Amino acid sequence: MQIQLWDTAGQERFRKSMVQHYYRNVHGIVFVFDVTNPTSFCNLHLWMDECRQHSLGLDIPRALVCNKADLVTSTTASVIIVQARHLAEVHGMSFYLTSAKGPKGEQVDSIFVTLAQRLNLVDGRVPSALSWSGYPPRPRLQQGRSGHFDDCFCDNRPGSSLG
Ligand SMILES: Nc1nc2c(ncn2[C@@H]2O[C@H](COP(=O)(O)OP(=O)(O)OP(=O)(O)O)[C@@H](O)[C@H]2O)c(=O)[nH]1
Repeated sequence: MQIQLWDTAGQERFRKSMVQHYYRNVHGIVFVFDVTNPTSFCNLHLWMDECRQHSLGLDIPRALVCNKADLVTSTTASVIIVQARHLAEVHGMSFYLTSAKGPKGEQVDSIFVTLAQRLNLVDGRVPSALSWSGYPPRPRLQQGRSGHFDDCFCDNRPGSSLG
């Protein structure tokens, strides 16, 4: 199996400039955020929505990667990890806590090995909204006045006091 990886610019300001052809022929998605940067976690919903809007459905294997584990020292980062695990669970994504700077680039290899294994499973191709049993339905997210999702970790949303 040959895997071609496309690394998109993760910052929010680049999201709308992602052109249509980036979304064509996508067979797997790895969402990566920086555990030391709460905004990068908060923006995951936008990227996930973006993928949905480009018809990348639940049949596409997805992984959620919480990177820079070597820098986790704050309570905020620990809370983000808990919330990220939960987010991955409700969206049926594999979850990884990684460090690209760890001694062996901890877990990084296994992200792609697991994704490749899942692709092998779905290759051949399981049609539309996946017949994997136990695949959870998309949760209903309430969008708050701030434009952020109410059940999303975000240090900018009203009433949030993580720190
Ligand atoms: N300590 C630590 N630093 C990391 C880790 N991963 C990346 N970095 C550092 O974080 C900085 C940004 O890394 P990039 O690989 O450019 O991040 P990116 O995800 O491509 O960023 P975008 O342009 O937003 O897509 C660099 O200085 C990296 O060396 C990690 O696991 N631990």
